[in-house]
Amino acid sequence: MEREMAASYEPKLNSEIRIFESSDEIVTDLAEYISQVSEISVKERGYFAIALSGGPLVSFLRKLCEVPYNKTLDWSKWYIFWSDERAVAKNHADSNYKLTKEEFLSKVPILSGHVYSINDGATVEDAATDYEFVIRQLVKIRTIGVSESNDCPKFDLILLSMGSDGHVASLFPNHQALELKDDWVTYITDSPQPPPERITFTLPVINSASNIAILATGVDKANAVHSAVSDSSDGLDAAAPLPARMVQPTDGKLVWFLDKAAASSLEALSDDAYQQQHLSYASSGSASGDEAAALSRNHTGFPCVGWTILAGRDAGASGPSLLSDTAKCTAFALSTPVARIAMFDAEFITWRAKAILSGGGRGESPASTSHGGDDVHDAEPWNDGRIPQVDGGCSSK
Ligand SMILES: O=C(O)[C@H](O)[C@@H](O)[C@H](O)[C@H](O)COP(=O)(O)O
Repeated sequence: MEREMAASYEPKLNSEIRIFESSDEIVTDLAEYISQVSEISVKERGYFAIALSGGPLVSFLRKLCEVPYNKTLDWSKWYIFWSDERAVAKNHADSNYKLTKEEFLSKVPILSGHVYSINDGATVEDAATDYEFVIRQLVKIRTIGVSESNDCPKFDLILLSMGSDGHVASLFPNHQALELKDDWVTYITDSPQPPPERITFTLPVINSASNIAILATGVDKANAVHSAVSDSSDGLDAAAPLPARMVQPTDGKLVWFLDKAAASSLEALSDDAYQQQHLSYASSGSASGDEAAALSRNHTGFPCVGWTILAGRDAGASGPSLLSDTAKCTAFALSTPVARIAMFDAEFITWRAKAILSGGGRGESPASTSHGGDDVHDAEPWNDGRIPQVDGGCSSK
């Protein structure tokens, strides 16, 4: 199925970030994603064990209730669990089970005996113990898989949605439940969001899943998304990372489903991070192609593969670098910067190409404007106006 995607990045080997124009596009892609994961699981294991969350996530499953999925998926092999549940009666307005039943389970032919809801007749502590016991029995008979690296259950898919504070399931920031290593299911009685009593999978269980999807939509999630996927720990308390940042599959794969609003800080991060790490500027008095090549030989801090002259006599010219892989950035500044040269590595080209393909770059013919007496060109597709015009020196790292 074709999908309309604003951009898709691969920040880590086992994770992917998908960014969509609208919630409707997420709904479409999520249905296809779940369908594919379920087909693979049924083919490989004979079962599809999926854990759901509450909140806005359930309404994002709506396309699975429609043609073709409602007819084509092997629903008899689906086993439903909850990664978290509020400790309320099943008919209570806060119940994740009630929400899921009304919006999803009642609309698809999942067998009622395959729906593992949490015991609402016990204390929250006992309900957590019961749920873990049930999961242990199902792991023994391999209805739920088992992790190769520990004895944790290996759900085929755990669907999470992240709160604006970065919580996932009912694992909230700074909560001691984040530290549990041996429990599979735990309980909390002090949820910062009502209701206070909840049951939740622990991080070892979440991270042992074959597939994890995290959904986040809306601008109120943008900062948490940024903190959760950023490589740097800027602005983060390293001792207390966001729960969503602690979702790191051991052997499986993590996919983020974001709308543009939730990804807005992420794109800014992506630009900045790439520009700092993979692009360097220098200024020169003559700005010929030969000089650019000489500069790229001496003045970048990464394996430079090419250069383009942004301003000066040969503005618009570009070429391959003469730099060796081991060359390091050295201080470089001229008293009269009259030309600007950008030098970049191979990853920068790939990043720009992705941005252009996904609509992030202008991708038009070079345009020439007058700038401080120099001709300044949008010389190459990778200079789409987002590359800052920096005078003098090597700005890398
Ligand atoms: O039962 C729950 O509360 C959910 O499982 C919870 O993890 C939810 O998915 C997030 O709170 C995101 O929801 P919001 O987008 O409404 O914050």
